[in-house]
Amino acid sequence: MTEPVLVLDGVQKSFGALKVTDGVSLAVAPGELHALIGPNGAGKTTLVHQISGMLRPDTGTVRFRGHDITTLSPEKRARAGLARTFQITSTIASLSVLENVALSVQARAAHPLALFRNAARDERLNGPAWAAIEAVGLAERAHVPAGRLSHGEKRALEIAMALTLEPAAILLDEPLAGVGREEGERLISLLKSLKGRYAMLLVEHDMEAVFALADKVSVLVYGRVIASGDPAVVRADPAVREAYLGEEG
Ligand SMILES: Nc1ncnc2c1ncn2[C@@H]1O[C@H](COP(=O)(O)OP(=O)(O)OP(=O)(O)O)[C@@H](O)[C@H]1O
Repeated sequence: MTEPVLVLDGVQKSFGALKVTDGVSLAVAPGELHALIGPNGAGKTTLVHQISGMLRPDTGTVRFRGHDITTLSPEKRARAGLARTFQITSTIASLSVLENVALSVQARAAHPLALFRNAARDERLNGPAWAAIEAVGLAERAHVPAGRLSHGEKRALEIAMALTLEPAAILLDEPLAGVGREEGERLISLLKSLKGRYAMLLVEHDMEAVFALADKVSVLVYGRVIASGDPAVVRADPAVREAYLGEEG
């Protein structure tokens, strides 16, 4: 059996008296797209923060590629190949798509700061940057300033920046939020194209997207995983329907 790339075991976090994640255990296999769904306030973002290192669990462990990373900083986790889009990777609006991605290649490679200004002209950075830009379908927009991209293109750029980490796993926190239908479909196709190559943990409210994409779905309600497994089985689970999917109609 293939070892999971990411394993949470009994991850718990309280804010005051409120147990926001209450002993969460789950595993993400290499190349698997694992969706984490649940009602507003269920603790999804708090859980993602604990995986990315922005928050430390009160108890429980986070293991990545066989190592306990529970106390590692977000930067060390990113360098170890655990990428997170949207909150950590911030784009610079005045720089082009290529320059932004080249800078994230540079940050990973930890080249001397002197190269900063010419990041997009440095071949060592340029090659991997183009590969990431092509992988997300932004090649024709490579020289457009990031600030002029549409919402969906910005999300694709952030995914390109995550890919420069050569990640084993990518955490995606609501990539479709605020994105229109057509662009949403393009992002769904992009995520589909990455399936199998990267383990992905996807937090998403768009159920159509979740069930189109996920290999596995876990449902978080009041900080606890109430169901986890095959999407069709989870979708049919009466407890899930009552706690969550029922409210979608
Ligand atoms: N730093 C904090 N201090 C106190 N309470 C917090 C903090 N962060 C989150 N919470 C509370 O924890 C609960 C879970 O929040 P969280 O954002 O993790 O849920 P979520 O499932 O991501 O919700 P949504 O789907 O609306 O984004 C909420 O009641 C929230 O108010």
